Amino acid sequence: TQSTRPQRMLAAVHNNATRGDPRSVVKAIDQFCRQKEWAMNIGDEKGCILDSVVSEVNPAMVLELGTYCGYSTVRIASQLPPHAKIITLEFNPQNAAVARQIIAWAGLGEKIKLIEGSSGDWIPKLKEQFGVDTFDLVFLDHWKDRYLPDTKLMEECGLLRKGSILLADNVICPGTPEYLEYIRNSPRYKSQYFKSHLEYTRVEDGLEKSIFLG
Ligand SMILES: O=C(NCCCCc1cc2ccncc2s1)c1cc(-c2ccc(F)cc2)cc(O)c1O
Ligand SMILES: [Mg+2]
Repeated sequence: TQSTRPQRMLAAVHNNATRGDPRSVVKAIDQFCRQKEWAMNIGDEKGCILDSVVSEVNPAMVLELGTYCGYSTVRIASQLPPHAKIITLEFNPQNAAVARQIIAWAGLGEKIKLIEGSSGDWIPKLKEQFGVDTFDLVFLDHWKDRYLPDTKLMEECGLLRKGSILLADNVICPGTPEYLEYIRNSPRYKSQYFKSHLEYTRVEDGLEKSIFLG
């Protein structure tokens, strides 16, 4: 039967990356996406901005909405301090299965909790199910029309504290106009736009970093 693009990406990781070496996993995926098949990972250019935000925040608790194949999950987890954790939500079971194997190959399974399901269902359950208090960093990279409702949901569920950072991918392409309008005009957030490009292309895209003021 025909393989899927995530399965071909996983094969590229197995063939070209060193087990237990997250940086080689990231490099193998970027090479696959540049030389073989485009895929919707955050990519190397926006990935460097993600890296700088993670190292600045030095988070103990991270939430990622939209795992896909685990590329950004590996980038984030490889920079977390000891005992820090990332919870990542993925809607598509096939993608989640590939992400689990890419995360395992990178040797980061201990730091990462991958949940299969939708953000709308799971955000209200994170405190009771996983003993989460608040998140220091949230990376939004799932359905673009869910960024705003899920941000409001996280506020309502008490998952954000004064100083929590939201980092949103694709605010230009595919675009998240309602989210940008809200977050840039809300007195409860301080926002900053990081101009970049859509992964592996010259198309403009960028990341929006927002601090929750409480
Ligand atoms: O859709 C994108 N990403 C979300 C996939 C939706 C997966 C979900 C995860 C999850 C977890 C929990 N609850 C609900 C959901 S839904 C996406 C698309 C492009 C793109 C850009 C230009 C193109 F021409 C074609 C695609 C680029 C990107 O960087 C993306 O992130
Ligand atoms: Mg994205």
